[in-house]
Amino acid sequence: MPSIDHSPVPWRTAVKIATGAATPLPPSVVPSSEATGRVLAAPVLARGDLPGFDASAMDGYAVAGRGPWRVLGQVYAGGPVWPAPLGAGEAVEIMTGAVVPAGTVAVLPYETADLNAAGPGPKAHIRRAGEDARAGDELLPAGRLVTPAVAGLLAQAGADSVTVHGRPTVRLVVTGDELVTAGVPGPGQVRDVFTPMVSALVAAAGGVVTDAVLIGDEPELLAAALTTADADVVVVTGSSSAGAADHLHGVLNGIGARRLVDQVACRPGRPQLLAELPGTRWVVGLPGNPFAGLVACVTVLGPLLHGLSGRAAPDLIRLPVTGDLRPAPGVTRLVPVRLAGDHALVVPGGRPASLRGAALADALAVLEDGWTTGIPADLIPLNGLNS
Ligand SMILES: Nc1nc2c(c(=O)[nH]1)N[C@H]1C(S)=C(S)[C@@H](COP(=O)(O)OP(=O)(O)OC[C@H]3O[C@@H](n4cnc5c(N)ncnc54)[C@H](O)[C@@H]3O)O[C@H]1N2
Ligand code: MOO
Repeated sequence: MPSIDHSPVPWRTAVKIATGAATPLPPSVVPSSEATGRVLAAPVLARGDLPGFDASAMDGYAVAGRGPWRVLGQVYAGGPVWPAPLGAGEAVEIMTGAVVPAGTVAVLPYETADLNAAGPGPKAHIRRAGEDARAGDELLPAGRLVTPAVAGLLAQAGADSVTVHGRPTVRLVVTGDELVTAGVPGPGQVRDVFTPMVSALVAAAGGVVTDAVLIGDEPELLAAALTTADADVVVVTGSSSAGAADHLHGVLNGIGARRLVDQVACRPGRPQLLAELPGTRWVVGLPGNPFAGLVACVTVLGPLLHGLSGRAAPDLIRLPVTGDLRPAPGVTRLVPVRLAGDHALVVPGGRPASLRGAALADALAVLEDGWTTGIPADLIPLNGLNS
């Protein structure tokens, strides 16, 4: 029977090692429409002034000089530009977003406009050319994640392509003779949870599962799945512990893997690992128990993918956590919690093989040795995980 002859690393050390393990994948230029979720590898500069022209911020009247004003016509967003400067006492009806005619001193919104009044009013209601940015200004720094707002700004600035870091590719190798992939499992059978769960987690951390295989508990199959992978990371689920069918450690020894993390002092999720294969590919071993596997995902897989995709480690929120449990000495406990205003409540159902608690939780709380109810803890979000 295999034995573990070393101490597990502390949970925070494991996260730190995984965070620093990889450098960002080489950059490439991609259409901006495909960049969301990726990380800018070069700053984005404004190609022109933003906004590009003086535009009306309201529907109403563009007026020149002092009133009363005579309305000469209408200008629409996207319509012809008013051909001549407005003279004092002249106005045009104008729509939000339309080019403001030369000579305009203000736009009077319909609601408050009095074309017979003397003055133009206190606010001009004009969006000035270049008030957001001047041509050549840095709009976005390198390292910025392309969020929905960034995607919108890229369009606003006319940046149809951007330079981003590569998206880490993942081969998922699910092991277990008991596993089935559809329907309600029969006696002795278990539905594979990792293909859907890891695919979603990988996507949320900026990667993509390009290939998923389900193999039986045979070392030759596992060795072949590891050595033939055409991906940046191979995630192996199950086979991580001490049983007669748990071959991951022996196989890794046989193919020259260098272990960076091997066993973590957390519960659940102790038998997880991070290793480097010759040729700079990464192996993440997730324990087979589903909740333990989820904990290993946030401990080593997420941080590794952040490093490869160029993402900064997400800031964790810290709140008092209330619940009726005590972490064992020397062990970090990760428990599902729900946010409840200024604190978080432990959700029951955080046993290693159960996902019920995690599925109802907003976050995983990191409870250190010595934690008791009410003490603040770091929270790892589970909704829209680590994006
Ligand atoms: N003698 C010991 N036994 C175990 C130890 C130990 O230290 N000594 N550690 C326990 C802990 S903690 C965990 S976690 C598990 C880890 O097991 P493995 O990673 O080797 O995984 P398996 O043995 O293949 O399976 C464990 C459990 O998980 C279920 N499983 C596996 N894959 C999936 C999947 N894709 N979808 C759903 N469920 C899965 C499997 O059916 C088993 O019930 O070992 C403990 N034992
Ligand atoms: O630590 Mo195991 O990973 O308890 O279920």
